[in-house]
Amino acid sequence: MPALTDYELIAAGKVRELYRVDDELLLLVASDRISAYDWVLPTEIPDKGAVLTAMSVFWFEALGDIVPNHLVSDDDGRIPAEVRGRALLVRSLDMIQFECVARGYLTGSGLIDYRNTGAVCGVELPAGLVEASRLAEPIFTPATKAPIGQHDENITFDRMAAQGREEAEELRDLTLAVYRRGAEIAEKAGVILADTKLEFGRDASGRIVLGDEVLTPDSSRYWPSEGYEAGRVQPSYDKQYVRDWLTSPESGWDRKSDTPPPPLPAEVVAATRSKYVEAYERVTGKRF
Ligand SMILES: CCOC(=O)Cn1cc(-c2ncnc(N)c2C#N)cn1
Repeated sequence: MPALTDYELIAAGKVRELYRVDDELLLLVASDRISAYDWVLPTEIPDKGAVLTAMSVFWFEALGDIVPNHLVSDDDGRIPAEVRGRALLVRSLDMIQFECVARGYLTGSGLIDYRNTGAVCGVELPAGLVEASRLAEPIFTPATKAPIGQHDENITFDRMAAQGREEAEELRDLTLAVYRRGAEIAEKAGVILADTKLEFGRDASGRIVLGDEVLTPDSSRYWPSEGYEAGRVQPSYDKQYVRDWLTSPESGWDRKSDTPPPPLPAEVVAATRSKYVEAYERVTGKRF
């Protein structure tokens, strides 16, 4: 059984790492780290990596008729024991350097763009929309990847198409189809999938393949359906306990300061772990 140190680290995000296994295979590892307010918190959430990995496995399978994916195995001898359960053996792809985002609701950077221009990524929207408004139709709002620590830059479809219209159209159609399927399955589970960010690549035969993680609470906004109401910031299905505690007097943390957030209390950790497990069990219908 190999150790993680046998593999070369080729990419690292706030809560995930990517290693090279051989010239065809990579290892995508999800940690138990959690980020909030653009900080990686000092306290881990037990099983977060495993739950989100299991969610990606579920979604890859549920989306198999829409788009091929890079998953090779979630249970293979080449996956080191220390990350087993929170790592995926995936096919190495030639990644397409665009963040493919679909939005069914207006929030975050989309809402900011809408308030400034009446549009998101050049997609004109009707007047009078507010925080968390549901859009009549989901929209494709691509972005360019930003360097670590910066936010992605929303771009128009035409700007993306300048690098190849056919590819941009295929990525748009696939992204919207994945989002619609995800939102439909999530809705049946009492979860609103407000938006999601996908990454695609091309395999050796030139086929477009879905990479990265897919439809997880880290790559998507999950809101509880219960209590949904446009006009205010919706609670995050998975991160709200963390956000509330960090912004409460109890934490002693000032979000506007440049000081790192304090460790989380055990009860916030436990409640947050439960929300990840609950989201998995409701969406997949399987026990974690
Ligand atoms: C820290 C994690 O970083 C990323 O997931 C972004 N990223 C993905 C790749 C990638 N590259 C080739 N083949 C793939 N299958 C993948 C995937 N997934 C590179 N960076």
